[in-house]
Amino acid sequence: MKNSFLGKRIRGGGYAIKGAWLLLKHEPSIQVQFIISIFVCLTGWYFDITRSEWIFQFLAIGLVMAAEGLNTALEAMADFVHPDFHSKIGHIKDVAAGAVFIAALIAVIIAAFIYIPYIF
Ligand SMILES: Nc1ncnc2c1ncn2[C@@H]1O[C@H](COP(=O)(O)OP(=O)(O)OP(=O)(O)O)[C@@H](O)[C@H]1O
Repeated sequence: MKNSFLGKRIRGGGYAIKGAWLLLKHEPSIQVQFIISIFVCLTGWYFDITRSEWIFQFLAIGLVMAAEGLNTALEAMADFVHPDFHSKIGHIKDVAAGAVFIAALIAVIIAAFIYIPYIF
């Protein structure tokens, strides 16, 4: 069972859950986004948003947190392979941060589409 197809998939899932827990426990940017996500969910509950609005909201939350998680992993990898200052490392980190920015911008646009009609 341990090295079977299913056993490996289950073990992989365990590592992934451990990774998500590590992000939540140690990464301030993920912690901030998690708190914002809770606040946004409470807002959705308050305004009683529709099922499709919930789906878009969860997609936006997932997009931002997944991008931030990958950015964190990439930063850690960059610092590990090249701990010293290097313009290429700076470029890699800037591009990864840019991906998070794009995800966050899309999330803000989705939030505006959902909530502006409820507020005004
Ligand atoms: N080793 C390096 N060489 C060149 N530039 C770097 C290097 N490390 C960081 N930088 C520059 O500093 C910026 C911030 O890097 P840093 O690793 O501190 O990321 P951060 O977004 O502040 O992440 P965190 O807050 O999670 O540590 C990078 O986007 C990059 O422009």
